[in-house]
Amino acid sequence: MPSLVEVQSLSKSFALLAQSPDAARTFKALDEVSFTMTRPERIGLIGPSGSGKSTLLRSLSGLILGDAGSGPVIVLGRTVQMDGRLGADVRAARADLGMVAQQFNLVGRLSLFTNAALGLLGRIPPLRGLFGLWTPEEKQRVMRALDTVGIADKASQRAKTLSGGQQQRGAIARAIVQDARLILADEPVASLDPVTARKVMELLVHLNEDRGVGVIVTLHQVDYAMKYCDRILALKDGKIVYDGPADGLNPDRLSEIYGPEIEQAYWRDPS
Ligand SMILES: Nc1ncnc2c1ncn2[C@@H]1O[C@H](COP(=O)(O)OP(=O)(O)OP(=O)(O)O)[C@@H](O)[C@H]1O
Repeated sequence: MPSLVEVQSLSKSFALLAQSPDAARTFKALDEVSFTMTRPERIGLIGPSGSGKSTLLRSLSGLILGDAGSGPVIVLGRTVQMDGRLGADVRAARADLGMVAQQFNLVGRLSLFTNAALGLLGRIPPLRGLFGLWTPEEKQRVMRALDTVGIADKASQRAKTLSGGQQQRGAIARAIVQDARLILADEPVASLDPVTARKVMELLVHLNEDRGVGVIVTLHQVDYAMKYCDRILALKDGKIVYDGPADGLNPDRLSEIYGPEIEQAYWRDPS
């Protein structure tokens, strides 16, 4: 079995506005990042604001390309990017990748059902998908996924009228319909109240433990990462400064990683 994720020496520089006419400077958002997920795990990506969490997550799907000489980034056995260029089989990798973002998860004017059914798109003839000509089996599959995430009763509602938590669950349903083998979730609970946030995190745990889906999730809240993830990758200034079990992180280590931001890094889960 190939690893779910293999990242080798991934660096990403962004251009900084020149401070003076002769100073075209760059800033390294990711600096020689390497890690592997060999079996379905729940990896929590943590670190202070600007440490590179979203940049790393987006690089895994090829939405951000690393610097020349970086990589490879191999996801589900397929090269997503290498040497600053997309790999030839990036589309195949994306077909098995579920994405959950903080916002803009769903197409607002489409129903929740249609949004979840979009998870079928990589697997059925494009024209049939475009016209929403789902088979009865596909409809059942979509409804089962909406039921799993607890919002089947909202199936016909337009996505833009759903609450934030329902939209996150809709995105997770789409990943279930897609039969995603790896879910990349970028701040999926940042805008949610603690009770809804807990439900969304529990769904990700369920997909990982009961369906063998790998999960990589960026989280601002250290306590959520430690409670719901089995492995933590901590980034600081674009470098991995911790890669290990959640219970290996003690308050001193976290203070070192977060510096003065440590106070804001906790969202004490009331449960
Ligand atoms: N398109 C871009 N152009 C220039 N700089 C960028 C760009 N995207 C990200 N950066 C910079 O790269 C660094 C890492 O950003 P990133 O969004 O990955 O951090 P993060 O750890 O996810 O932060 P946060 O927790 O605040 O969301 C930041 O300093 C950010 O300003």
